[in-house]
Amino acid sequence: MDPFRLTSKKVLTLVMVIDKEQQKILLGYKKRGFGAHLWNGFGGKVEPGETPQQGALRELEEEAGITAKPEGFQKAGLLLFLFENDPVGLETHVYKAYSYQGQIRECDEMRPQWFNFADIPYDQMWEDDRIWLPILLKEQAPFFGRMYFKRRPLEESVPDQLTNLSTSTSTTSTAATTATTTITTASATPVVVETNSSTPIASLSKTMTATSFTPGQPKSGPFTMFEYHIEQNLLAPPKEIALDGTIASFEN
Ligand SMILES: CNc1ncnc2c1ncn2[C@@H]1O[C@H](COP(=O)(O)OP(=O)(O)OP(=O)(O)O)[C@@H](O)[C@H]1O
Repeated sequence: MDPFRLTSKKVLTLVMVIDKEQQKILLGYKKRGFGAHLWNGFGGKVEPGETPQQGALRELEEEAGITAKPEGFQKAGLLLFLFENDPVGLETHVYKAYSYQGQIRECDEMRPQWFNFADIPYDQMWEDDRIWLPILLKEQAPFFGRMYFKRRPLEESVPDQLTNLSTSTSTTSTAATTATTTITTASATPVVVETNSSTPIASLSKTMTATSFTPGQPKSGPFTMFEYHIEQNLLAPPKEIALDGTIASFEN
């Protein structure tokens, strides 16, 4: 039985507020709930009757006290978080907000703080953030990612950095150019993740497998990401993920 088989999904949002001029990003320190004690963007569950965009704007107001201006608000990508032996996936709609109105304020759930792009506290963030946030900051969006998590063993000894990395890149010509990069550690049994290279969308796709992906991250929560797959530079942001982990539809 596939431990990552999904039977349903929850729809979540994540908003990254960016000051392009100052090269800073607004993150929130999550004080409680899922992802407590980690820095992250602002977001949460989309409520019944809401679109993901409406849910994202509402959560930004609730958690940071600000209203994103429509002209600076864009969808950056879509992420699917899968957890071992959990049939409910988290379909996460990621947005960028380049301008806002209002006064940033702390609430009972989040403590907002600006960070220079160079000082983003990746070691105190969800492990997947370091994969897709640099893509978002380099404005290489739209992207689509699948991130696979296992429950972190209570006692885990972690090496200082990834070892035995091997990288291969291949470019295939389809309707548009598709480049595929595969990064695999020479670790335990790698899990194979297929990349649909026939999709008529320009993308760079990465698959990574590791037994211990982000060593030295004791604060990154009770889960450890052991594999991810990401496609970037899509022609349009993905709108919905099918339960088999593929893109069901695109925005526009
Ligand atoms: C697994 N890897 C992950 N990497 C990066 N971000 C992740 C994440 N997993 C969840 N997230 C984000 O964490 C927030 C949880 O939101 P969460 O507090 O549960 O929602 P909401 O505010 O509706 O909760 P309450 O109903 O108040 O409990 C939400 O933005 C969601 O996108």
